[in-house]
Amino acid sequence: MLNKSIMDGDNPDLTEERMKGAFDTDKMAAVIYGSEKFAIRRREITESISRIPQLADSKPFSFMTREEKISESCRKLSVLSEHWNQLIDTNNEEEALHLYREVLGLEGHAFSLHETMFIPSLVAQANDEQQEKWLGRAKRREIIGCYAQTEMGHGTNLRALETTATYYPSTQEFILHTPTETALKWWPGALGKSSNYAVVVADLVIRDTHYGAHPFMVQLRDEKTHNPLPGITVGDIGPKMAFNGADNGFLGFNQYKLPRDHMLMRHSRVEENGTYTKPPHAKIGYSSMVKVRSRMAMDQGLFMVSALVIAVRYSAVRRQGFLDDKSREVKVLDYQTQQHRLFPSIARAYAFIFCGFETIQLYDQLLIDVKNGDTSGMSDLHALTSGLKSVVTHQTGEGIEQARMACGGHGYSMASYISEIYGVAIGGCTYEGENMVMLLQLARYLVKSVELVKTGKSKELGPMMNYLAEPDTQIDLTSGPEAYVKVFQHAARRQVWKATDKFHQLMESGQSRDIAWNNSAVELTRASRLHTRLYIMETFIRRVSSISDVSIKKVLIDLVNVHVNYEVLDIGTYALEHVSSTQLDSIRSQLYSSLDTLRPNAVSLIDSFQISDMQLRSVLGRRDGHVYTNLFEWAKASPLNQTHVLPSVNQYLKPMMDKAKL
Ligand SMILES: CCCCCCCC/C=C\CCCCCCCCCC(=O)SCCNC(=O)CCNC(=O)[C@H](O)C(C)(C)COP(=O)(O)OP(=O)(O)OC[C@H]1O[C@@H](n2cnc3c(N)ncnc32)[C@H](O)[C@@H]1OP(=O)(O)O
Ligand SMILES: Cc1cc2nc3c(=O)[nH]c(=O)nc-3n(C[C@H](O)[C@H](O)[C@H](O)COP(=O)(O)OP(=O)(O)OC[C@H]3O[C@@H](n4cnc5c(N)ncnc54)[C@H](O)[C@@H]3O)c2cc1C
Repeated sequence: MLNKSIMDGDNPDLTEERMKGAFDTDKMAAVIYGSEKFAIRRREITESISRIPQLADSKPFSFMTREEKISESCRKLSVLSEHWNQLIDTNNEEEALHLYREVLGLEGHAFSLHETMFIPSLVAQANDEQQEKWLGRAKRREIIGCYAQTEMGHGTNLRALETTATYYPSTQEFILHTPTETALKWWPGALGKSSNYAVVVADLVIRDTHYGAHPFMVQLRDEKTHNPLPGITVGDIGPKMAFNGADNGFLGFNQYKLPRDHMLMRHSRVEENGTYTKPPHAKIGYSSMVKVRSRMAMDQGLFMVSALVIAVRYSAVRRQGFLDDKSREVKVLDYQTQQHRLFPSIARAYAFIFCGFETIQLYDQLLIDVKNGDTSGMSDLHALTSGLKSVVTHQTGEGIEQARMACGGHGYSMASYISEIYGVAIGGCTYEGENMVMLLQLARYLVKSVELVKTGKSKELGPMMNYLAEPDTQIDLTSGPEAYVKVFQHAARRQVWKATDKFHQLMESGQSRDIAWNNSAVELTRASRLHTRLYIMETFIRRVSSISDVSIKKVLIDLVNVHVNYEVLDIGTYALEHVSSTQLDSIRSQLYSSLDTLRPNAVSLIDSFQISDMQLRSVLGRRDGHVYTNLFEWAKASPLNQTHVLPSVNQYLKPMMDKAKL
């Protein structure tokens, strides 16, 4: 069987689609998840979870209040704590994340930041002694931690953080203090009610000198009672657009004393007498953010996939209207507009995940290099991940919204669950650095690269930057996907140079550097986007070229074709400098024919992600495809339907109607 999702009793329309798939979905899963070994482990973990009934949702998530969601996830975490070692290799981060996604979904929980930022901060920022003291406890989940950096008044501009950590050599203590209301830590996930420890980022002050943002390990709550310790004000910031299973929190310090060895001292140090040793790279303390950004292409790709699993499966069973055959309505997936809405996003999701694997590996390598004293790769990875997080979060938001609309009215219902996926995913446009700000970080790097070329130092260009020094050449669009890469290179190069020139000209006209930068900022962000989209396209093509299995490679080449045609059309206004409008028309025709080619494999392409019904939490997107029965069952379970007459009817509507009758 090529598509491993085929099951007796499934909706025949979906079974028909699965039979049409021209490749083995297990083999595709191995490509998506980086190895056959991990793809198998994912399935084994999912299977083991299904044998533990206490890990199932006690009722549909969409009918739960916020308090119920938080309580439900804590209940499951306590069940999980009995099974960790039998379910996963606890040293394997990807296995742990898969387990979390399966059991707890995406709405957040008490450990949301523990695994993703608290432990990584200890790994990257704590010295050996400190790791000895805290890392084991954190990994065994004896303590729960979060990452408290953002303040009510400042998130982006870390240099303006107001929380102070002032060192006193006389007592060998830091005093943590929140001097104003705006200095309250605001937003950290799992801070409000769950965490008893936090890595707190505060401005280090020694003898009136401010050394800027540094990380500190801070106990927030009593380990026995879980009550906040004296000097600590902590709580939940209230409901959010989504991600309401998490208790994002606020935190204030009132002259809170912290022993000297609670500053994380792998890279910078404060000696007993107050002597400060600066880190080998000024931004080394930002590593936990780079870590999460390096994961975001993968995680956002998976958010988009979840929405696409729902929309593509639904589109294969939803029949509406007619094409040639007037005896039976067609599957809406047969409409070209539906394919145009969904297939380019499938291509992007694959591309994001392939990029994600690269950046996760780059971060892991950087961590090793930095431990060995080599910080030279930090700028490259910072620039790459800044651009990538911005582009993938934005495009993921677009893709999920298209998936929602592709499901018509049912997409708007919480039965689809797409609105929750959307709400959680687009949080990524903001967290880990607001997108525009991060695009401007990449732009700094691009401008510097152009300056290297201009001053004859092209040899010093970082990875992926050589194209900035190359001359424009004639493009032969019939020469395959590489020709489309050339179009992107032309467009990105032109925009990067144009934005840089503008910036330089404004400075030459007398504007200060900062004002000239601000007056060039829109053009600079455009340059960053084009550069990043070029990287995504190149990575996608490179990954697909490396595949040896013929049937897998064939369908992925079809997907690459959808991608390159769609992307070049999408940047049409930039491409027009290098591609004629007649050529754009021919790219359009190729896009339509590539959608048609991909159509028979659409369901198998999204089934290959092997996202379980439990993880998906969508009534509309379930593997069995029995959409209408499942939808009706779900609606009947609504709390509003547990009684025929609601108390509010008796209390308000009925007396009102009765009065009107008099
Ligand atoms: C996430 C994984 C989840 C997996 C779980 C799966 C289950 C899914 C379920 C739910 C998913 C939801 C998960 C929710 C997780 C939420 C996590 C969110 C956590 C946070 O948001 S933490 C807070 C993040 N905050 C930020 O990102 C702040 C952004 N601001 C900054 O980073 C900085 O202020 C700045 C970079 C914008 C500017 O810094 P500054 O010091 O002022 O520096 P500049 O003057 O601008 O630049 C000087 C120089 O330094 C270079 N530089 C800056 N940063 C770095 C760096 N990190 N590394 C290397 N170099 C750096 C910069 O380029 C300049 O260089 P130049 O002078 O040009 O050469
Ligand atoms: C779901 C979620 C989870 C979060 N989790 C955590 C967490 O665990 N820990 C934590 O510490 N924080 C967390 N945060 C906070 C998050 O990191 C910040 O909100 C984020 O970094 C953006 O900063 P800000 O809110 O200060 O936005 P602002 O910087 O105030 O952005 C507002 C606007 O100003 C613009 N702007 C700001 N500066 C510039 C500039 N220099 N140039 C051009 N435009 C600019 C932005 O582009 C944006 O349009 C979380 C946030 C969310 C939404």
